[in-house]
Amino acid sequence: MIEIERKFLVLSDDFINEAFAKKRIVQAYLNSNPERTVRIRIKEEKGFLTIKGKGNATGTTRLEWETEIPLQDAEKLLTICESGTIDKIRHEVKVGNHMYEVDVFAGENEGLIVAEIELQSEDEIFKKPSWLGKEVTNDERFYNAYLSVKPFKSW
Ligand SMILES: O=P(O)(O)OP(=O)(O)OP(=O)(O)O
Repeated sequence: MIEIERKFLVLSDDFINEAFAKKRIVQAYLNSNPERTVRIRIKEEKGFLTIKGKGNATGTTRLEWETEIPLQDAEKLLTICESGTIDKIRHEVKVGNHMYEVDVFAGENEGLIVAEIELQSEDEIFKKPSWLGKEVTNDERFYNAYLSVKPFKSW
């Protein structure tokens, strides 16, 4: 239920060579209010319903609840979501003992590449690869729910 994550901008596409999995993600929001986002996601051929709360003071810790739902249900629910669909390719990149999820956005958010790392505690140490840029964990503009309303290209 509690997710600890840090988010960074990505400086170059050097991570591509180190990525071992690539998955297309399409998602939209039934509710994009950052206090309680309700997200419908299709990842490859699987559907998910996800509820997230707002980040704590550092933006690192958030309440998150997710369940898999039938693909057809996810497809139907996407039709009643708020406008502003997020379309991205998620690359999984192993660095040391951690997995970075590097999202390369398409569509209205093309040009944006963001890396996320999930941690066990807020002070957990992790390796930072050379392609990792500025930390944006506490910058709500990089929340996907926000990007669905105000996409990167419109900034
Ligand atoms: O895959 P997640 O759960 O990190 O979700 P996201 O939609 O990619 O990211 P966020 O809600 O942190 O913008």
